[in-house]
Amino acid sequence: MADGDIVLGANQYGKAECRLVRIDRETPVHRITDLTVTAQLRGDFTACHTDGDNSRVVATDTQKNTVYAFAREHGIATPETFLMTLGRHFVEGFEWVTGGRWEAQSHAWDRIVTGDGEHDHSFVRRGEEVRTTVVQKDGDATWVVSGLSGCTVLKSTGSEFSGFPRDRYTTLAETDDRIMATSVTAWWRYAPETQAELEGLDFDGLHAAVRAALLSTFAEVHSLALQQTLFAMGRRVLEEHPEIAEIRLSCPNKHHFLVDLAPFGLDNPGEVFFAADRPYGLIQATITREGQPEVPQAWATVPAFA
Ligand SMILES: O=c1[nH]c(=O)c2[nH]c(=O)[nH]c2[nH]1
Repeated sequence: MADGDIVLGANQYGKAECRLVRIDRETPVHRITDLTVTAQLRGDFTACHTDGDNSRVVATDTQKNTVYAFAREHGIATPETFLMTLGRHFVEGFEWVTGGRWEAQSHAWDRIVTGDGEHDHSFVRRGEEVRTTVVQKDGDATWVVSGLSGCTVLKSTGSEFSGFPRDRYTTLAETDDRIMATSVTAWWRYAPETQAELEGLDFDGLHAAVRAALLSTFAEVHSLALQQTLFAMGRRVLEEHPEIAEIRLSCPNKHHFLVDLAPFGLDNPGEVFFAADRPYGLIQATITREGQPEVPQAWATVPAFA
């Protein structure tokens, strides 16, 4: 090789951001591990870069499959031990792989607290939620619409989906046990329409109570469809709070697909999931009181169904 020749420098390759959810379900008290894993290999991959010779290229698809299979085979005691187990597999398994880089982001979930205490299989994601409010005035009228967004919840059992019509484009299997997860956006309109009356409301207390009602209902309802859960959540808020006139809910169905581990000789009894980010189902509804007039001015500019 002569000075000045063009050569390959440092390189690494792999599969980025494998969305992995593992549910430990040996007992009715489930444990959730939610990771975004990136796996990359280092070693001698020159022939691929220079000549397209893939004989040493452990496919990124294989690396991804290994992530999901290892979650089943070895469990995930901690992200650190999980990644080291993965790394050792590649370095010891392929002699030209000299090293690599494995990264995991761990997404924290707390158990939903209901009237009965911490729930066994319903969780709320820590730290992404925002409390929202829009006040609008027109002459003597005042409207307050408040809400929350980014409230991500998941139940690892207690959710089914079946009985839907089948046509030639339907491939979805019926299920009597799936993960149900959503990121709740809620907006509710306070009933009073004068500033004096509205100022008498305990907005902090009401917000906390509405949030608790939404989460408890999500946890406690055995769901036959996200639509049913969403309506039950809104109904409970209106039942408990006469000072709230109506509520709008927007809930993406954050699909968790059971990974088929059969090609690797592994079963997967509801433990290892691919958490897809898009496309997602989008379920939206207004829950209101019979006979109550609509108040479009209160909702103008509120991104309720955006
Ligand atoms: O709860 C659900 N509602 C649906 O309308 C739907 N559609 C779908 O494919 N999965 C689901 N789940």
